[in-house]
Amino acid sequence: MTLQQRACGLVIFRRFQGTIQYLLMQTSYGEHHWTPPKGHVDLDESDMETALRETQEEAGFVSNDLKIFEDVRHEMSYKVKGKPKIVIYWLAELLNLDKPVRLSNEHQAFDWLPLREACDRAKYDEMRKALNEFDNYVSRNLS
Ligand SMILES: Nc1ncnc2c1ncn2[C@@H]1O[C@H](COP(=O)(O)OP(=O)(O)OP(=O)(O)OP(=O)(O)OC[C@H]2O[C@@H](n3cnc4c(N)ncnc43)[C@H](O)[C@@H]2O)[C@@H](O)[C@H]1O
Repeated sequence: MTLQQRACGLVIFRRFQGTIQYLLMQTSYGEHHWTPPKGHVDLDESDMETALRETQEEAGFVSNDLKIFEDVRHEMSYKVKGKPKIVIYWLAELLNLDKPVRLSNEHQAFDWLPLREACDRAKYDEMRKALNEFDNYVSRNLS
C-alpha cells in the first residue's frame, strides 16, 4: 500500500491600499518554490489544527490575527517523488495588519502579491487554480 502524504495550510490575503494581496513564501531548500504556509499533518491532529500550527510556525500568525473562512476550502493532489500527496488549504484574511510576517528557517523570503503575480510565482497549475478560486470568492463576497 502506498502511504498518502497529507498537508494542510492557509491561503492568507490582506487588503492593502485598495488591493487584495496573497502571502507566498519561498522555501529555503529544494527547488526554492513559493507556497502559502502549510505542512504535514501530525498524528492526532485535525486538518485545521495543522493549518493553524504551520501558519504560526512558518509565518508567525496566530488565529487571533486572522479571520478563517472554514467553508472556503481547496483540496489539491500531486505527486512528490512518485508518492501521492494531498494538500488542503482554507482561505484566511489577515486582520491584524500591524503584525509582521515572521519566517522560520524553512523559508528564505516572502511576498504579498496580487492574484496575477501570485499565480506567476506559484508556478504549479493546481496552486494557480486554488488562488483563482479563492480570489473569485473574495471578489464576489468580500470586496
Ligand atoms: N528537497 C528538500 N531538501 C531539504 N529539506 C527538505 C526538502 N523537501 C522538504 N524538506 C524538509 O521538509 C520539511 C517540510 O515539511 P512541512 O513544512 O511539514 O511540509 P510541506 O510544506 O508540505 O513540505 P514540502 O516543502 O516538502 O512540500 P511541497 O508539497 O510544497 O513540495 C514538495 C515538492 O512538490 C513540488 N510541488 C509543490 N507544490 C506542487 C504542486 N501544486 N504541484 C506539483 N508539485 C508541487 C515542490 O516543488 C517540491 O519539489 C522542511 O522542514 C524541510 O526541511
